[in-house]
Amino acid sequence: MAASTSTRFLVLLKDFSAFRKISWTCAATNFHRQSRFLCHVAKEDGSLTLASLDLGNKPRKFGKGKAMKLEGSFVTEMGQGKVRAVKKDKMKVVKEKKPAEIVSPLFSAKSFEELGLPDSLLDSLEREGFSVPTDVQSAAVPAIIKGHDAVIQSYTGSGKTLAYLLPILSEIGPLAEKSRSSHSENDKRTEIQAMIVAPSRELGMQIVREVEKLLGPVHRRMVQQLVGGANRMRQEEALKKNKPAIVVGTPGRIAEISKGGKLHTHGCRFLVLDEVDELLSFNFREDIHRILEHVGKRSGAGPKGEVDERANRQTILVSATVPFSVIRAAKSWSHEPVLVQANKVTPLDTVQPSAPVMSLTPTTSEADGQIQTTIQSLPPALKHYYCISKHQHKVDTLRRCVHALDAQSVIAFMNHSRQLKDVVYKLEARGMNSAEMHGDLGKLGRSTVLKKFKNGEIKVLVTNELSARGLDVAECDLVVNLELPTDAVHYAHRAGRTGRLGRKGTVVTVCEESQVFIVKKMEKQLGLPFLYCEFVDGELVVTEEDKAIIR
Ligand SMILES: Nc1ncnc2c1ncn2[C@@H]1O[C@H](COP(=O)(O)OP(=O)(O)OP(=O)(O)O)[C@@H](O)[C@H]1O
Repeated sequence: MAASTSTRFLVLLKDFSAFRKISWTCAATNFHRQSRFLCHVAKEDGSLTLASLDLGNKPRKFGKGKAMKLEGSFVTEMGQGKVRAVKKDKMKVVKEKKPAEIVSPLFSAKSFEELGLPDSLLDSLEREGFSVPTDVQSAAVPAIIKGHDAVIQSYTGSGKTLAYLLPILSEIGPLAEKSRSSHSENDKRTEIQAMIVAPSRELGMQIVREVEKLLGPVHRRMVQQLVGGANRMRQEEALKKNKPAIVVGTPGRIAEISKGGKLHTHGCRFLVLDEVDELLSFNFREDIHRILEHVGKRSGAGPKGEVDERANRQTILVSATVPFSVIRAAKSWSHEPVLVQANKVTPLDTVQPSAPVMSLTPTTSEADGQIQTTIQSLPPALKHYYCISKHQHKVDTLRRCVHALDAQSVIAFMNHSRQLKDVVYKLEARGMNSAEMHGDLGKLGRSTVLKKFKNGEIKVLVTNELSARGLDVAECDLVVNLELPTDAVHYAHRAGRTGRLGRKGTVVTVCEESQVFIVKKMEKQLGLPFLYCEFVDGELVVTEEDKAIIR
């Protein structure tokens, strides 16, 4: 059978990690260029749809026999924005229509100066190397500065943290525009003015570091961490001594200190719930309820002595996945709330479960709306694959996957912490630097492992759901699901640990034959193609049919 007429040939993917450790300034410039180019391509070629992919419920099989036995297979080279499908023996270019990379237009056409930030904050941004805002930052900053409550939803790694930190820092603390502050100097010194809540210690500390960076060494004490696992007494002492303007913490620890009467947040002007859908889940319900009830509320503060029910604060809710239940909650708590998504701002009152802002395809029910919200949660440039492996061969599949993609920094997810050690043991035995990370590891253990992973000493971080949300490791170029995530929302947060800020990233889900239908369901819910792959002769191999999707 002639290679050119077959639809069952194989594609080998190469040159996986060209985008690593790119200086972000350079990345920003490229994104500007690429986004313009991509718009042009999109017009010509139209976008991919599920229907066009014709994905059945079964994995596509490779013709007769195994992949490596086929002759005349195609090699796809991915480099400098190109996909080439070439015949392995002759290296003949078959087709060249579109660039390989679908990179989202992440960086905004606006500058930080145009967002109305004070000079001192602009200086900090420059000092830290942030020179162009991302889309979601451009949209969120002016809306929050205007005083709106906001729900910020945009995909993983798109810079949501700065999207809420910048307007907060432009209003409170040492970098604030003096003329904007409505509070007296005395209030500013003694009261907490912004509270940021995150579901995990790691994410909380990451946010603290982001605030500290902007505040600079002189003012870094103006932010205080209140995360679980750290010494509570020391946190309370620091609150008393440093009188921070901003606190960042986990729900349990904040509630604990608050119950002890050591946290004075009635005058708080900002409350941020980062990873809001997680924070509003059953696990945190009691503590979050307390926070919502106390932060920025002064009891009996009404003008005529009546109990003032409405909070005197701006509430900002943030996540890559925002189900309609969050929108509904925000409508009831908030004052003129808006939904901020990438580069658009919509009044929350106009957002319905079936509204297009929540989904790419029209939905008919609230339940659909909740599922569809996962669609815009992942960077479009991420590549998603799945492969089939027997349970006992999964670690070997992971190892072959890392080699095939030449991945440098890998996060492998499992569901239970007790299995992580075994995987690490097997990887180490095969000479692959790896370490486990989970909640039982303890504070010091977790931060040591994370540090080693960030600086490259550890190649494969084997972890569970603890690391799925918020963790920002720019170098991570591969996420592997060694076990299936519970649903599409969990898939989105796991997958979002790679491809941060528009970088390249690959997600490979290793499943058993009987689980393929679950992968297909998530594929549908996320509205993204998941390509079936195998690892052959040190290469990642997909079907010739799927080659067209990669392009
Ligand atoms: N304007 C910018 N220029 C350069 N880098 C930026 C900019 N904004 C954010 N970053 C960096 O991009 C990375 C991702 O940002 P961030 O963690 O805020 O993403 P996110 O949208 O909150 O992701 P997730 O949904 O996974 O929590 C961080 O390292 C951050 O410092």
